[in-house]
Amino acid sequence: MAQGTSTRDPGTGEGSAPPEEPVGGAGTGDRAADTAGAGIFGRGMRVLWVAARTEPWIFLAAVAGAMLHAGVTVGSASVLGHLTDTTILPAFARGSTTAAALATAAGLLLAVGLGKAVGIAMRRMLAALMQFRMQARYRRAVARKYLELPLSWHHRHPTGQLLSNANADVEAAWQPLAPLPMAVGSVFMLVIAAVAMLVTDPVLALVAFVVFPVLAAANVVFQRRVSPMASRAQALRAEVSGVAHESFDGALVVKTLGREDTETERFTRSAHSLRDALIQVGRMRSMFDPVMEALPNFGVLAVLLLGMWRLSTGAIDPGDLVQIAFLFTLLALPIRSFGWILGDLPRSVVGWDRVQSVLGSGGTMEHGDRTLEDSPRGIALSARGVTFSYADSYDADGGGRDLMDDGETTARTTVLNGVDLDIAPGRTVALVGPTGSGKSTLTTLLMRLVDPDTGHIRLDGVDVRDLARGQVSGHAALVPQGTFVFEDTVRDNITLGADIDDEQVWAALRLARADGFIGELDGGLDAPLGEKGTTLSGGQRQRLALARAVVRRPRLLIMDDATSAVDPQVEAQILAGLRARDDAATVVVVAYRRATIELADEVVYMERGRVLARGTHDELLTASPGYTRLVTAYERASAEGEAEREPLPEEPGPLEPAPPATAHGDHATEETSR
Ligand SMILES: Nc1ncnc2c1ncn2[C@@H]1O[C@H](COP(=O)(O)OP(=O)(O)OP(=O)(O)O)[C@@H](O)[C@H]1O
Repeated sequence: MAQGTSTRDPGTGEGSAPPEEPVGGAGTGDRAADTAGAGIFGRGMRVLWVAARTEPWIFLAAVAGAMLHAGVTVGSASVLGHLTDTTILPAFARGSTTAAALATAAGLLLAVGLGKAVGIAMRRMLAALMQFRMQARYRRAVARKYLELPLSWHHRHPTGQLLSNANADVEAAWQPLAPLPMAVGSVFMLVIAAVAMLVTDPVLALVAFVVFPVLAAANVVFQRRVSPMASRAQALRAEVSGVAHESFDGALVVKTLGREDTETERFTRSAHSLRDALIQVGRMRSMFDPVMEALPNFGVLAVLLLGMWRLSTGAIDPGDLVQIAFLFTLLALPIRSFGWILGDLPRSVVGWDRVQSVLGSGGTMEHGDRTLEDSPRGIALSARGVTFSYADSYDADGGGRDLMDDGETTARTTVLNGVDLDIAPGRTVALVGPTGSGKSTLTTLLMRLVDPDTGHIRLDGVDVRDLARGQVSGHAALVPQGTFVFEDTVRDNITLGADIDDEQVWAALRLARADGFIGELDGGLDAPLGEKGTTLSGGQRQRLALARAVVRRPRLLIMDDATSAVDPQVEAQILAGLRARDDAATVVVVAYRRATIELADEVVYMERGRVLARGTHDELLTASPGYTRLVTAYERASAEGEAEREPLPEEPGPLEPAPPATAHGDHATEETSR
């Protein structure tokens, strides 16, 4: 979405922020230790509590369904016991029964069945509703936060991690919500079942008090053992898709450099690790499941053996025995729901922490309330004493820790060092400098994608930090180095959903010299463009991106090497067209071709994050040896037909001596030049 950020207001996300509550009060620094420690249960419960508080009615209704099911289940055992005594045994004794007795039995069983069905349906549907609503709410919140966070934050977080925060982590955080109402209902069921058993026969009830705690303990042991294995499998799943994504994305590099076998091997290694981890989980489960199935049956056996003795002594009747034995078989499954929740809790807490580390990330840009004039003339642009540095930290492992926000000292590399710049409305200025001199960085500051460490950027005299949200993107547009094309039609790629009529779209395409090839596409503006615009050439994609920017009639247009793949003559026509408009925008163009540079009213020459000189192209040729060297090299490269700029001069070692303080002197004297 790099492209989109230049034209879309990032602040227009839907809905309101979810109630984000720090869980466990643990700072991000001790999160890992905390997650591994015994506090997991408490922290997990607090995560679930957030869900219960966010969706209280759905949660209560789901629990009500679970309790209905629990009550009816225990009741069904009593019904069975009652029918044994009143219908079944008398029928065996007499050899026949009455229609009325059968109808009563059928009616009772039907009522019990219906009650259970309603309880299960309520519990399951509402649990799923709650789980998916929470997932959607947090996905939206994470996605909105991504758009609010400044580019500097995105620089430190890989795309794969952002995807996993919005998908896998959100899902993991709310996974235990599915069995939660059942577990709450199970507690209720256990209590009333215990009471029912105690009332029926305290001696047989003793068997339950031995068997069910053993069942619960076995569950906990199993979940403790399988949980790290499942987490590992989850991490390996992410790794497999990461490797696959990289190989497919870099298919061209892989194929052209003959790396197919190596890549296949890399993928195979990951896939095998995932297979082994999943088999390990399966093996564990295959040992545990029979135990969990068998334990209640041993309980039933014990009840029957003990029950026969109790029957023979006349302490209970057959109905009591049937009731207790039946309860045993019914309780086994609900008890397992505790195990499911316990098993999901560690992943849930980790997922929640990672989601919270995004939602709690600092550095969200503050906006003022000033607005820019809705004038057709270009914007007056100024930069004063602008310095900017990139943080050296990179959260590559997706651990969710935000070093900058932890208050840790993070090393930074300064790339802009006291930049001063003034551009009058409607002027076209070429930004020229060796690779790595900070040109692209400066363009991101002019668009307020990041804020300077010190100094000010002003548009029409207003500090960009004082402007209301959406003002910069509403009046200025950046066409970045990398062109992004959405998998959509030509029209939607240009309007990006804004209300812009076809006439304006064609006018923008004409200005970007893209009307010719778009007109030839089958469907014209309705023609679908493949993923990342693979159906277009590089130069065509760049012209489409330019049309997307100019269709909004920005008062400031910044082109960062945006026409590098366009034929020089077409590029010259585009720039001439932009300057010829009645409402000529202010244009800043990062330029690498002499032809482009010569079209500009003025050239700003940068080296090592500083503006070293400015003036017309001819003035700089005499005033700045560095500029002359660079432009001569560009010229030589283009004469030799080299498309790449790699062999061109890099940043020089020591700064070249400042040019004389003439009309095109260094930045300290540039004000006198204006
Ligand atoms: N996201 C980033 N994180 C850290 N350092 C960065 C980042 N982006 C750029 N840099 C560094 O900042 C310096 C300036 O980069 P920038 O892209 O602004 O230069 P440039 O003049 O536009 O170069 P080019 O002509 O090659 O596009 C370079 O040394 C680069 O390594």
